[in-house]
Amino acid sequence: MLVESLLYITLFFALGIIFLIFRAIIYPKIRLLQLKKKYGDKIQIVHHYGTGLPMEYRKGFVERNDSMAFVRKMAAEKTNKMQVFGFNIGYNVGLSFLDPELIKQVHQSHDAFQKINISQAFNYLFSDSLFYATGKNWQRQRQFLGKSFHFDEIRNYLPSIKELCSKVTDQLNKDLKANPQQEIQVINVCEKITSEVVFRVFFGSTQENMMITREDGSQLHLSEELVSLIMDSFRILQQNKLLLLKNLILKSYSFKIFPLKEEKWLLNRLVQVKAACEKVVLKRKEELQQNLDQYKNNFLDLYLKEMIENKNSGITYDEIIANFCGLFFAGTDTTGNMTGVALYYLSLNPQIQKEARDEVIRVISKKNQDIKGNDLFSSLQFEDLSNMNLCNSILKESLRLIPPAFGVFPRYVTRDIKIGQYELKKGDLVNTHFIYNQSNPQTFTNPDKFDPYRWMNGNESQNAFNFTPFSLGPRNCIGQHLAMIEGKCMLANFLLNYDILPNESQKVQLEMKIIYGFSQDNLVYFKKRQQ
Ligand code: HEM
Repeated sequence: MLVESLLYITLFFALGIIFLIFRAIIYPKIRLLQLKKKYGDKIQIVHHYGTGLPMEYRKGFVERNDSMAFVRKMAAEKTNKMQVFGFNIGYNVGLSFLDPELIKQVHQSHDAFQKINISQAFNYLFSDSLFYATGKNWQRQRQFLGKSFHFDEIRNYLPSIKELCSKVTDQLNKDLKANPQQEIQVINVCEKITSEVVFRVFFGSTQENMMITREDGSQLHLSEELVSLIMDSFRILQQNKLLLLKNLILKSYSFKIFPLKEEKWLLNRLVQVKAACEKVVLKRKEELQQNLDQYKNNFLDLYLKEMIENKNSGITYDEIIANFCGLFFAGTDTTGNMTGVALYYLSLNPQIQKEARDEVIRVISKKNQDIKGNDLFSSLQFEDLSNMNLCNSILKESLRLIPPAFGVFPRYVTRDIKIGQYELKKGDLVNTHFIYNQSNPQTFTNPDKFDPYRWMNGNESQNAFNFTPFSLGPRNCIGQHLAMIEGKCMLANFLLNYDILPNESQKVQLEMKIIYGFSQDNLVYFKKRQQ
């Protein structure tokens, strides 16, 4: 009897292991081969055992200094027939759409998809936010936040953006005085501005007072801890294969079921960050409950006012905190990278740099010829930014060449659906690598060349779906106007203050980290200009 039971248990485990091996290793390969057979020349297959697509990004980075090398190659060698590539992430199989018309269809059908949670920190911090919301909840959140991202509202943020640019420049000037030859970490410099912008827009106050104390007693800003948590959540997955496997199988439940040492460590820190945010939110709610006249024009007050005045608003504290973290993540690195990349290209193109600087001076001093030197930047007005055509095109060209988001987050398909002729089953993955169209020589002549003027001669805007760095459709980037205003303001500031020079000794490598961009941040020098 005992022997018989043991035999059954062994058989049960053996079958379990065979099933897991089949599901995780053999099944994705078979499905992808079936897709190739079905769609022929229209599809290319990118398959890696184990992690899948992220491995292709890694391979491109290691072998060709660019995580997106495989997509750029597909675009360069494009046969007119190719429209899509099939991939796996772990044991899930998906389609990534490349053809602009199909990309449009994917984004119009957004309600058939649900973004995947790419790490434990993402799940914990952002799952209640607009970024991950679906259905009616998403509609309510998008409508509520949308008003504050309207172009006319953004003008209210300009004084803060200008003040932050000047503050960062003052510090840079001091550093350069001490050491004029220093390499400038230009993306980091821009991110100091963009992260503080999100804090001010959200909380109405600076992040200076929002500190976190770690277990070892060290103190750091909430923003630094947020960035470090997101990075650490990916790092531990890369370093511990058991953890990676556990995450791939258990997904968001991994934290809860037999948590490993690293998971406990991460969770403690995540709980602490949420608690710090909650403290600020609750304190402010109490103040507003006592006197609503204290209301100020920032996101936190907007949420709390709605909560106080409308008991059925559906807004929760979790939603408020998740949206702060979500906006911080979505708005800081992306906008910082876009502007840093633009400054890098300007360092390589002195003539374009000069013309951009001339444009900034011409536009600002048009109102008053007497404004000169240091006063130029402080006289910059919101309307001036719309007249900076070349600066706008420089940012667009940077987004075309090195888009911080090269595509959208992979999504699960939540119901069987057809995109063009492509059939997707519930549980499959879908995404769009729009960098493909942005580097396609049939769409952009000399696609590798930095040529902002291509946006000014009217040729490139024929098909709006060929250039979509902020995605498209109802779930496009809610912060795109804010990003462009911040970008132009930062460009104007740095062009007026510095000559931007290249750091030729550095090797340029493009890496997919959490966003896509330079893997090192010391590609330019700044030389103070005499104003
Ligand atoms: C150059 C800067 C930026 C780029 C390239 C960018 C790009 C994108 C892209 C591609 C998406 C779609 C993601 C997906 O569907 O998987 C997106 C969504 C989003 N972005 Fe941005 N973004 C930028 C700046 C910002 C800023 C400044 C904010 C706010 C402070 C912001 C907030 C958001 C939010 C909340 C979403 C989700 C919208 C929804 O699902 O309804 N982004 N962004």
